[in-house]
Amino acid sequence: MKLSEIAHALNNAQIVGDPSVEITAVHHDSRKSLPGSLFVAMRGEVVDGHNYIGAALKAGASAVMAERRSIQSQEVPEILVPDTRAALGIAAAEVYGRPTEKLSLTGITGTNGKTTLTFLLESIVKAAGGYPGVVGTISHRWGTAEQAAAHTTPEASDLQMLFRDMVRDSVTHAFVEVSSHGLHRGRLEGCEFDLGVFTNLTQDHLDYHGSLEEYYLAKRILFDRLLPSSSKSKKAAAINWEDPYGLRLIRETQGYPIIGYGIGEDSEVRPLNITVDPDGIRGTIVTPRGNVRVESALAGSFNLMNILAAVAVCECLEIPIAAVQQGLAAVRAVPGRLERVESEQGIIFVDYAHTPNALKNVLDALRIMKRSRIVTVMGCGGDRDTAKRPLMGAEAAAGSDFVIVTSDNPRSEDPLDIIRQVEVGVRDSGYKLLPADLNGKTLHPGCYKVIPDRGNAIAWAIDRLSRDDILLVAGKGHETYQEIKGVRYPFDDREVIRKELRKHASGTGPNGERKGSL
Ligand SMILES: CC(=O)N[C@H]1[C@@H](OP(=O)(O)OP(=O)(O)OC[C@H]2O[C@@H](n3ccc(=O)[nH]c3=O)[C@H](O)[C@@H]2O)O[C@H](CO)[C@@H](O)[C@@H]1O[C@H](C)C(=O)N[C@@H](C)C(=O)N[C@H](CCC(=O)O)C(=O)O
Ligand SMILES: Nc1ncnc2c1ncn2[C@@H]1O[C@H](COP(=O)(O)OP(=O)(O)OP(=O)(O)O)[C@@H](O)[C@H]1O
Ligand SMILES: N[C@H](CCC[C@H](N)C(=O)O)C(=O)O
Ligand SMILES: [Mg+2]
Repeated sequence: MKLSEIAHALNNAQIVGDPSVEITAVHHDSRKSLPGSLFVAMRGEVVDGHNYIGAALKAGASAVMAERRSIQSQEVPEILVPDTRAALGIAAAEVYGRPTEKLSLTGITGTNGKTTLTFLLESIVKAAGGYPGVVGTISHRWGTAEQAAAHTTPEASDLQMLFRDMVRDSVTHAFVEVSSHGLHRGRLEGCEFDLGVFTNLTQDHLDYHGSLEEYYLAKRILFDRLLPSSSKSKKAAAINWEDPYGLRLIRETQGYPIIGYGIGEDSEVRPLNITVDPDGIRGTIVTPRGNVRVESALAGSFNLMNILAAVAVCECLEIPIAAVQQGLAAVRAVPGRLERVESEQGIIFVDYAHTPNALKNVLDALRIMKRSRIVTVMGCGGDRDTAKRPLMGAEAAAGSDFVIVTSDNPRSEDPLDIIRQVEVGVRDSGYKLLPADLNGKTLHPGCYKVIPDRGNAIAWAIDRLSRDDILLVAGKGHETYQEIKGVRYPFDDREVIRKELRKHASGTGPNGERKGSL
């Protein structure tokens, strides 16, 4: 595509230099620039992309988009725009053939449940004979292609490139997890959505957004983008309208049909005779098109909400009910979400709960299993919302019999500082530090312990677990690293648990010595 055609698609763009230069790719990172690519310079929080124009040209970039004149010679043309961040996605969509106009695109936003919902929808589309594509926290995948995800919602040009490849490989339905950072930072520019989904909104990311109000307003951007357009005239939204912010969203947005899902009888998509037990969720969901029979292996009331969301989406996408039923039943587990690690020691779960609300929901789900004690190993991420730390500590204490506070990606922070902030919430819930005379002997109910090293914390808990206990290792789910001071060290809760269990099976405790059971 010629540079002039890209400029034409943008508002207020001015070309300096040759407009006929051919562009085949769009990049925001000089390190990825190649001959044929347009390097888009964006001002970031860490550096200013304008300072990397020289590096992009050295790497062979054929043209540059910038907010100010940056190239002295006219050898390489430059497009000047007032806001490169807003222009990046639009330019990439043009160069890659406006891929999202060629498939059905569903954007899923909300604090919790997005990843789980993508797994359900992916399975349902397969059952319906379609070809799903997913962009999300665990990976970006379609057909036999799978890329590890650096971000839940990739930068706009990377996202458009994914959609181009999906279209090339005949994907029919794409599902993208839309993070609030992604919305606020313009990563969805250039996307033509068919459907927007809102799961819920509870406290997270206040470090970035400043307030829950700003966090909500970022989420709302997805729904502001749903107005019918020339390429897609039938747009819609599926919203958990029992969430206060979901209800507000319904009141504040208009111009397209909205389907409300929830537990209550007034919801268009709602449960009828559903049972949620430790082995799964079974029963019927009522929809405007008819009843959907649910046989799901996923446990927990929060997963009922995710199943309702999936059914509501399928209602909007008009996916046959038989395929919805088959697709829901085919999802046996979602990686790192209430993932059960088999053990002689007690039941062990790994879960990605990293918000107060997620932790509460998961612990509620475990409570119905009616085992003798729930032991929780948890921590909070560094360089993230500090206000959620005591709240997560309080939720862990409220839902468990014993809490071990540990590290979860301290990033640039001192792990002990983070732990101290979590402890405030644990203590406010009436929990006491495990007394020294009991230290190391028992998981005394109403007590907590601090073990900063996450591997040691897991080992310590497993070593003291009884057959009738539940151990929840929360916060990292599918993650395979621990980020400390800018370095990602290999670390996988599930692997660490299995390693500890193997030690127990061979009759040695975590330190090599023989351990007795409680
Ligand atoms: C706050 C935030 O989202 N920051 C992201 C943002 O950083 P930034 O704008 O400050 O970029 P920067 O590093 O200053 O660089 C500015 C520009 O210079 C370019 N550059 C930089 C260096 C170089 O050598 N050459 C070059 O061209 C960069 O590509 C960029 O375009 O753009 C970078 C490049 O895409 C991202 O890596 C970075 O993600 C940071 C690391 C991050 O942790 N983001 C998290 C919070 C995030 O986005 N999370 C959400 C999920 C949240 C959730 O719901 O749970 C997500 O969608 O993943
Ligand atoms: N509908 C829900 N409501 C509340 N909590 C949920 C819900 N679904 C999942 N959870 C909890 O939140 C955790 C994260 O779930 P999931 O990965 O599906 O959410 P997400 O929105 O993709 O999160 P992220 O923004 O970190 O990618 C789960 O491990 C579980 O503890
Ligand atoms: N997308 C979330 C993931 C948090 C996962 C948790 N393990 C942590 O590091 O806080 C974030 O970046 O805030
Ligand atoms: Mg996710």
